[in-house]
Amino acid sequence: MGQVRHHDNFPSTPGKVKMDRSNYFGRVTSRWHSTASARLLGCSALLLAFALVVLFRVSSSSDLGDGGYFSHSDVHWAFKPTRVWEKKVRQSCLPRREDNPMVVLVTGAAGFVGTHVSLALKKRGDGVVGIDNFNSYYEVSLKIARQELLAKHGIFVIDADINDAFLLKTVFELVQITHVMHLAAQAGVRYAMENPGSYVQSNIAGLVNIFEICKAANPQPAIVWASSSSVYGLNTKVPFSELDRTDQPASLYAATKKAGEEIAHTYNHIYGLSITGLRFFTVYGPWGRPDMAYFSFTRNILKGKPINIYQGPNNKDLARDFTYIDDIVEGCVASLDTAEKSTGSGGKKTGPAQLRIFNLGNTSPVTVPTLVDILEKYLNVKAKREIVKMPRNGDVPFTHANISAAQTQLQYKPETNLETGLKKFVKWYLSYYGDNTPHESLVAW
Ligand SMILES: O=C(O)[C@H]1O[C@H](OP(=O)(O)OP(=O)(O)OC[C@H]2O[C@@H](n3ccc(=O)[nH]c3=O)[C@H](O)[C@@H]2O)[C@H](O)[C@@H](O)[C@H]1O
Repeated sequence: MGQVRHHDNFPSTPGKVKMDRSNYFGRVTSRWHSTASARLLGCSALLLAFALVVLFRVSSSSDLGDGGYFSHSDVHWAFKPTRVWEKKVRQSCLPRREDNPMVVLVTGAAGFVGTHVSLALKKRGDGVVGIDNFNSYYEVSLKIARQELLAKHGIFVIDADINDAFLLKTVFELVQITHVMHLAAQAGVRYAMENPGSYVQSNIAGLVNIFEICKAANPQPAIVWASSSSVYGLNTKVPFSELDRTDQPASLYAATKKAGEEIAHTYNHIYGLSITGLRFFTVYGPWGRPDMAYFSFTRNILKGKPINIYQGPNNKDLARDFTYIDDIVEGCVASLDTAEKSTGSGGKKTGPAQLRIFNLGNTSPVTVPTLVDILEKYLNVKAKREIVKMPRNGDVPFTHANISAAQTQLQYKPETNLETGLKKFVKWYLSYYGDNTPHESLVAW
């Protein structure tokens, strides 16, 4: 796959240095090449430059912690679409229904929400192709298992990064993408303190790259993308409404999602892209994310390890408007179905385009200790609870969604409460990780 990664839209990606043969060193050495000593000097300079570049890359990637700016699949040194690859993309995008089918590019398709949304679309007959960079933020094996699940349903997930403009353009030239469901992101509120660069790389640079590709496409697709409840930050007025202020984010994650909403406004305004942002509220369920509390608590409870339960100021329990994955999928699909067409053509706006933001929550916050009570019940194991003060690392004390806009415009109606949803999660967890469960009695509820 190509020799050098193509960054048509991002000439330089943070932390990445490209060798360019027409650069300064090349010109200087060619002027001096007449004498042997000059040639030697030129070679030494090139060697030194090369060593510096290597050193810089090594040091910058190690500074960035696990995953760094670049995942294992981020650099496509040799991307050349083969016939087999093109066939896979085309087949995956083939709709199986007659009535106005969509062809959807799902980014982050091997992620938690991406997998469920891709399946839902494919099952009803839409064409779907996924893209995912399979980074190591959490266990890659789970992402590969999701990819295999999707493959069984005829969905091809391309192993590539959303910053790879050349690859995305190739996909858009190959098939007519009508909608983009943009779910690829660096998730996690607390990890932003460990690896801030990855949030900028995925949630800002990656988002802009997706918008750039969509703006240039003809016809332009409509875009639905994942923002986050975290944009409400330190707000105290509940429930959170889309009309509330979102200018006091508590984490870099939240700040990048908020920035994404502003960037969406710009691309809608200038280029006529139809864009819908969805503020997800702590989504959970089968095939979920191991970094999230309900998942890591389950793992640790089963292993007999203690779990940290954070507490807010004045020993107040933290609470979240936990939202079950099936409800989120309904909201995502309804957003795609109600998305109007983009109005741009040839990269230029021809009229005003739709721009929407919706809360997708459950509207009934539950405290973290209650979540642990429910897990204990379905795992049939007592948790070793350690109550600790909420660390100052980006968390907010509570979230609570006002979903009236989504109710009215998307007919969004969350139906799964935390008890039912966690029961389904535990059932999946035990079937997926089977052997790791310490007691045979665990599946006997
Ligand atoms: O809605 C969102 O926009 C975000 O939702 C999710 O963030 P959060 O709501 O923070 O979920 P999650 O980590 O499961 O912590 C849940 C609760 O457990 C508490 N918590 C957490 C860890 C721990 O060890 N102890 C603990 O008490 C913790 O303090 C919190 O009160 C997504 O991860 C994020 O990507 C984003 O999508």
